Amino acid sequence: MNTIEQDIAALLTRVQNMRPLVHNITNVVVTNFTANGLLALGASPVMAYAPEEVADMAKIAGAVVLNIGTLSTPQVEAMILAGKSANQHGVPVLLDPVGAGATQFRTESAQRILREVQVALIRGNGAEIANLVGEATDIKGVDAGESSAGTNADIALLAARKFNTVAAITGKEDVISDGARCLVISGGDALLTQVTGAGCLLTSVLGAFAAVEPDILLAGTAGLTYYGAAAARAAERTAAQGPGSFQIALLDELAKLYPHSIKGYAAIAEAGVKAAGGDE
Ligand SMILES: Nc1ncnc2c1ncn2[C@@H]1O[C@H](COP(=O)(O)OP(=O)(O)OP(=O)(O)O)[C@@H](O)[C@H]1O
Ligand SMILES: Cc1ncsc1CCO
Ligand SMILES: [Mg+2]
Repeated sequence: MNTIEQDIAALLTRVQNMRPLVHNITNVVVTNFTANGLLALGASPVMAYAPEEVADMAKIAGAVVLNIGTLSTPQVEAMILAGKSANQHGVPVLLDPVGAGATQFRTESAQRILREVQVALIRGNGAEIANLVGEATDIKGVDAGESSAGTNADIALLAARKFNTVAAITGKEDVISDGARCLVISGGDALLTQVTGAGCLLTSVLGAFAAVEPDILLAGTAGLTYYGAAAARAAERTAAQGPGSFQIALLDELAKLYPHSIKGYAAIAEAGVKAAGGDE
């Protein structure tokens, strides 16, 4: 194994040993799947939404995950309360800007969270992140169309710089950037697009890794790589049967992950990116 593979292997072990508490304020579609996926990975999920308690829950969590999939104004207010509390207590905050670009309310809510909360990592599909940085891309509902890893690498770099965060864009290949470097992760399977919330669960999985590692680019890379490997392994077992079996197999494979699970199932490479932003 090369160095980055050793580094991410250590993080998987840390998640499994430390069982970090991940506080999710997420959407009604994916709540149960997200909790089960975090449990399978070895993390400890909690969903807490009430404005009366979100600040208290955020401060005892290892990470806070904000997901705007079925947002309302009161819920966005609760997300900001949780996010600010997390910021004050050194707890990393992750944002999944579900459907940003599809409606003005979603775009503006995601941008408001990014203004009022220091977000450690944002993860979305290509259209969501492009819309947030003002590179309008077609989006229908909450699913993106296909876009290339090359383009996504440039947009991730731009998003990371604009929002002073780590930005991950997922799709056939995933890219992740801290505004300086950009990595491309291959793995996963197209069946992931047939399971609603595969992206939402992934953002919470990234939260579990961010809870155990302050280098968020490394934590994010670890989460993307192990999730991609679990999905590829699940697809290998269940592809002929369809999305229902695959969803269950994904939970099983998340529970079976060990440091070498990525071998032959997921890979990490450095991306060549354009000098977007003009400060290099
Ligand atoms: N064509 C594909 N082939 C392989 N893996 C894919 C493909 N499309 C997406 N994925 C994987 O699916 C997972 C979710 O990414 P995706 O970009 O579909 O999220 P999303 O659009 O936010 O999903 P959702 O809104 O359903 O939660 C990631 O692990 C990604 O790598
Ligand atoms: C289908 C759907 N609608 C709002 S959130 C969600 C889950 C996938 O993001
Ligand atoms: Mg999504």
